[in-house]
Amino acid sequence: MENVYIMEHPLIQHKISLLRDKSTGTNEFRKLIEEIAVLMGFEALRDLPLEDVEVETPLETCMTPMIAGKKLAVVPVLRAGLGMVNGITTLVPSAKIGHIGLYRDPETHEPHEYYCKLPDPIDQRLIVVTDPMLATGGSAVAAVDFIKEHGGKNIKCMFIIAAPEGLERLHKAHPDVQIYVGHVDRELNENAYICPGLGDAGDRIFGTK
Ligand SMILES: O=P(O)(O)OC[C@H]1O[C@H](OP(=O)(O)OP(=O)(O)O)[C@H](O)[C@@H]1O
Ligand SMILES: O=c1cc[nH]c(=O)[nH]1
Ligand SMILES: [Mg+2]
Repeated sequence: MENVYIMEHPLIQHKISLLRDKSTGTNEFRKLIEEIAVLMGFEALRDLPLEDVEVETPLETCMTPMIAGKKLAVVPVLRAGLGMVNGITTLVPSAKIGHIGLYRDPETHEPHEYYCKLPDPIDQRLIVVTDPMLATGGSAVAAVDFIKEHGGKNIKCMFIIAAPEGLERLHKAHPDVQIYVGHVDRELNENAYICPGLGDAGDRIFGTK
């Protein structure tokens, strides 16, 4: 699928396996989510634009590339997406941060919006949406719809684990959006949880039930 990138790096795969383990506690889980976000961000940001600037080395003056402008916005889908934000800002410390608050109704599995705030204006920024889980795809489609309604054009989405159904739904709804996924799992169960998955990412990051 065009615009869909599945990460194959062994460090990402290893850390995802640790996340899956139900005996991994909150503290380690949180650290792993952040570390995976760094590794995925490193790959997802490989097309950041560069411009040559003049730098004086101890020996001479040279033209050398630096990131052009400061035009990144990280937009976590609350709550679980918050766990990935520090990973991205480790790479791009000057990024602005937006928030999209969504929770899935436990019966219908439809996303419900409860808080949204984006940097304004957003149309000239590269927007990186973070959420560890892409299940039915309902939340991700709603998040990208919202960003586009507010003028966002250049959008990348990062998920640590995706279900095939959600990946297809998001790609169909927003074929222009680049989607980065750590691993595509087997299927969704009857409660729309990803199998084998890692359980409820938000609960495991924040220590709730
Ligand atoms: O693809 P979908 O079927 O929409 O499911 C994925 C969404 O579900 C989870 O959030 P949840 O609703 O559990 O909220 P939380 O992060 O506050 O726990 C997850 O972090 C995604 O946002
Ligand atoms: O498996 C799943 C599905 C949705 N949200 C999660 O946190 N985990
Ligand atoms: Mg949750």
